[in-house]
Order: sequence, then structure tokens, then C-alpha cells
Amino acid sequence: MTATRIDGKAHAARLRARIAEQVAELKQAHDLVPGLAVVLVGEDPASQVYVASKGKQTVEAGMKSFEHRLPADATQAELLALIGRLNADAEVHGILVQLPLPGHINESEVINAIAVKKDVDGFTVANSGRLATGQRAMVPCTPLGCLMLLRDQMGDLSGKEAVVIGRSNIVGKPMASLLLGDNATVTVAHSRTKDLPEVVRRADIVVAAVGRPEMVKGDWLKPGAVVIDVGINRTEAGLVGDVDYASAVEIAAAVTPVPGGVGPMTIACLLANTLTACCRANDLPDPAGLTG
Ligand SMILES: NC(=O)C1=CN([C@@H]2O[C@H](COP(=O)(O)OP(=O)(O)OC[C@H]3O[C@@H](n4cnc5c(N)ncnc54)[C@H](OP(=O)(O)O)[C@@H]3O)[C@@H](O)[C@H]2O)C=CC1
Ligand SMILES: Nc1nc(=O)c2c([nH]1)NC[C@@H]1CN(c3ccc(C(=O)N[C@@H](CCC(=O)O)C(=O)O)cc3)C=[N+]21
Repeated sequence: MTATRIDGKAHAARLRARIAEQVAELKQAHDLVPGLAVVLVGEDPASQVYVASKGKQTVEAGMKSFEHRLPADATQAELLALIGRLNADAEVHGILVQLPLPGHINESEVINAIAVKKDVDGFTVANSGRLATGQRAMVPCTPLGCLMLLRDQMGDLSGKEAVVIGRSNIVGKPMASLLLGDNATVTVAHSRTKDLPEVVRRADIVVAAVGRPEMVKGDWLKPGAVVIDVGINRTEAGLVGDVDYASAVEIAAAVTPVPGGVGPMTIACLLANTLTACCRANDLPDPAGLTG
């Protein structure tokens, strides 16, 4: 039997509709409009595509979108000055600095200049630490989107064996924290992991965030596993994930496709975090069902 194709695109569209409703209520009850500022340094074509779709979906949800494009040779001081202005701007509730940044810029200094309450990516040290210690945080968008898809597919994750492949600060580590928060038993694998197929074979949940086209094969999987493919790899054959979808669907219970899986959820969760940041900035309760 072939696995369920987890329709991240449709799930994200439903999530955005719920966000738009809550944004309309916020406007009506409190005359507040959430605002998201996106900062893009340089002209990386893939980044341009994401930034454009983020701006479009922000406006469609009834929020304000502010785009700031800096040339590839912009200095770190210029970037920090811009972040300082956005931190002080009452119309801006969320700030996203598109990564990667050009090599001459210190990424962590820039990210940590973002006001913690406006850090809708959840990438500052303060928000990473809050998530890791179980305190109220802004949760990184991609892992939050993966968690929502997993809960939707499996219900309670308590006691499930989860294997996260990849240990980056923006995907793998926060994903592991979220799965622990839902009481899964979590293994984090990486490039030094010995016998990765054997590690993956014990997992009820596999989250692949590696950046290697179609690395995870169907015969690595435990029959009935739920597989979340975070990978976005541009190959000559087009956009592919980190999971070999064709062989995975023969063994798994459910698999996310690329495109149309995690990617659209990432952007929807960015909108969710912007709404959450706006509510928190105004001492209102968190929006229902959006914070993970
Ligand atoms: N859909 C979405 O919204 C998003 C998608 N992405 C995509 O997700 C993927 C991962 O992104 P990101 O976390 O930023 O990537 P990083 O390059 O920061 O991290 C990759 C991780 O994979 C591990 N790894 C590399 N090779 C292997 C291997 N052969 N076996 C096991 N582990 C390996 C690395 O291990 P080590 O630490 O030892 O080097 C590292 O921990 C990329 O394809 C990226 O484009 C990213 C963000 C959002
Ligand atoms: N500060 C920061 N925050 C990020 O969240 C961030 C970032 N920098 N840098 C780049 C990565 C990557 N990322 C994606 C978002 C959406 C899709 C997405 O919607 N993908 C579509 C396909 C899009 C296409 O065709 O290119 C899909 O999977 O269906 C993919 C990748 C966010 N990132």
C-alpha cells in the first residue's frame, strides 16, 4: 500500500485562513495591524523568491509588509543600523533577516541585534535558550510547521521514537526540542553518525533536514513511519527533498512531498509568529492554536 502524501500546501492554506480571521478580529477589537519587516542583503535568486512570496502572503493575511533590500556589499554597520530602526518602529512586530548573509557579515551578531520580542524566526540566542529550557519563546518557523504536520497526522506524539537528521541551530536542534516537548524519544543524527540507516530504522517519526538530495531511502525506514522532508535541493531534475520520495512511499505510512510539504508551512508559521509577536507586544493573550 502506498503512503499518504501529507499535503503541506493545503494545510498551510488552512492555517493562513485562520490567521487572517484572527488578524481581522485584532483590527476590529483593538485597531491593531501586525507588521512584518523582511531584510534581504544581496540578490540570491532563491532568497528573492521566498521574500516575494512572504510579502504577498503577509498582505493577503491582512498584515503590513515592509521589505528592505540592501546591496550585497552593504556593511555590517549599515545592517545593524537598519535593525536598530526596525526594533524602534512601533508598526513592525516581526523582523526577519533572510539567511545566508554575505561572507563579510557576522551572522550571529546581526541576528542577536534583533529585539527578542520581534524575532519571528526564533533564531536569537535568547529565543533558542527559551525553547531549549521550555520557556515561552518565539519558535523557529520550519520546525513549528513540521510539528503541526506531525500532530495532524499522528495525534499524540508521546512515547514515539523520533529521529531528526541534521543538527543545525535553525532546523535540527529546535525540532528536537519541540519533539521532546511533546514527549517523543528523540535521537539527533548528523554527519558523524555511524550507520545512519540503522538509526533511522527504529524511528516512528523521521525528520530529514540535511541538504542532500534524496539521501534517505525507503529501505532505511520502519514500515509505517511518518516522514517529514525539510530538504530543499535544486538539482538538474528540479526541486527535490532529502528523502527519496518514490521509495519512501512504498514503506512509510505518510510522507511530505517537496515541493508542497514543509516549505509552505514555514511561511504560514512566519505569519503565525508575526501575529503572536503583535499580541505579546500589546499584552494580549497568545492567538489560539498558533504557537506550538
Ligand atoms: N523547507 C523549509 O522551509 C526549509 C528548508 N531548509 C532546507 O533544509 C535542509 C537543511 O537545512 P539546514 O539545517 O539549514 O542545513 P545545515 O547545512 O545547516 O545542516 C545540515 C545538517 O545535516 C548534517 N549532515 C550533512 N551531511 C550528512 C550526512 N551525510 N549524514 C547525516 N547528516 C548529515 C550536518 O551534520 P554536521 O552538523 O555534522 O555538519 C548538519 O547537521 C537544506 O536542504 C535546506 O535548504 C532549511 C530551512 C527551511
Ligand atoms: N531568516 C531566514 N528564515 C527562514 O525561514 C529562511 C531563511 N532565512 N533562508 C532560507 C530558508 C529556506 N526557507 C524556505 C521557505 C519557504 C520555502 C517554500 O515555500 N518552498 C516551496 C517551493 C518554492 C520553490 O519552488 O522554490 C515548497 O517547498 O513547496 C522553502 C524554503 C526559509 N528559510
